[in-house]
Amino acid sequence: MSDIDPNEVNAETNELAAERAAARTAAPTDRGDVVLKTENLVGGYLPGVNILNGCTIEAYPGELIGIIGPNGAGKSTVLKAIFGQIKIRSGRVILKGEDITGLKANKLVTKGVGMVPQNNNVFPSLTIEENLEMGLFQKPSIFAERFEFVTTLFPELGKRRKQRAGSLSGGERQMVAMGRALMMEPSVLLLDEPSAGLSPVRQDETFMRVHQINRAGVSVIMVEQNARRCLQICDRAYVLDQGRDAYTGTGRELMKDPKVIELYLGTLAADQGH
Ligand SMILES: Nc1ncnc2c1ncn2[C@@H]1O[C@H](COP(=O)(O)OP(=O)(O)OP(=O)(O)O)[C@@H](O)[C@H]1O
Repeated sequence: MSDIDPNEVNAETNELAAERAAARTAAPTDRGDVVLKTENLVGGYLPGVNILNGCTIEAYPGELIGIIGPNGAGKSTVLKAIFGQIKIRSGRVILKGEDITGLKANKLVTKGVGMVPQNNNVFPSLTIEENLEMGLFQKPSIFAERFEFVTTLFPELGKRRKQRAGSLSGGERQMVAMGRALMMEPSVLLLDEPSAGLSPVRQDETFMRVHQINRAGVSVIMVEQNARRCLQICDRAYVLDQGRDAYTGTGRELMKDPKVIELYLGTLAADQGH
């Protein structure tokens, strides 16, 4: 939406990565009660076929959690399981102490879980403003207040509120989708591969936005294919393999872990050009 200097965005993202690395802690136990937790989730799409095979993930207040792993590991499926979109055969999803396993999306949104899917995440024929309104269809009375919050975070959305979402670029649509999910004032936001399909500069821009959202007090669980950037900017991450949380730690720990490197060297090397 704005004229971007690629070098500036890249430098800013690198700076952000360094800043987050310095601030993060390995053990989140002093960060209060867990906001969202999956406990040993088992489930899948088809009868008798499990994609998740015991997946446990925790997010503490204010944390930015990354989920990385090879193709088909079940990363997107975990988010869908949390958001009531697949059958959970065993295990639980807990939101601030409440069991929300299997609740449908409309219920989850009112309880403070927001989700930005990877594809088809805006209504192309509607304007930016109408897209944001759609995010609040269950609570239209707080529109003015939330519109103010979202457009303070992302001023471009306010400036171009009357523009149809269908005319926006991929990165801009991603911003609208995030803005829409923020309208209901979520305490945790689930992001499914927000950088997918974007150029390196737009990817960095998107990561900056995720950081801004997180800084505004929203816990974030982000599935990412750009493993290197994800590990750089998240507080902690989980490496999924065959539907299980195989490794966890801070981004820095995971980047140095030989087993993680072995499993992801290809991905990390491919990202180096970025
Ligand atoms: N709607 C569906 N119906 C049946 N199987 C599905 C469906 N969506 C995904 N799967 C299967 O679930 C498995 C995990 O998919 P998922 O999308 O969670 O992987 P991922 O880790 O996010 O990887 P990717 O980066 O490739 O998206 C894959 O084997 C996939 O084929």
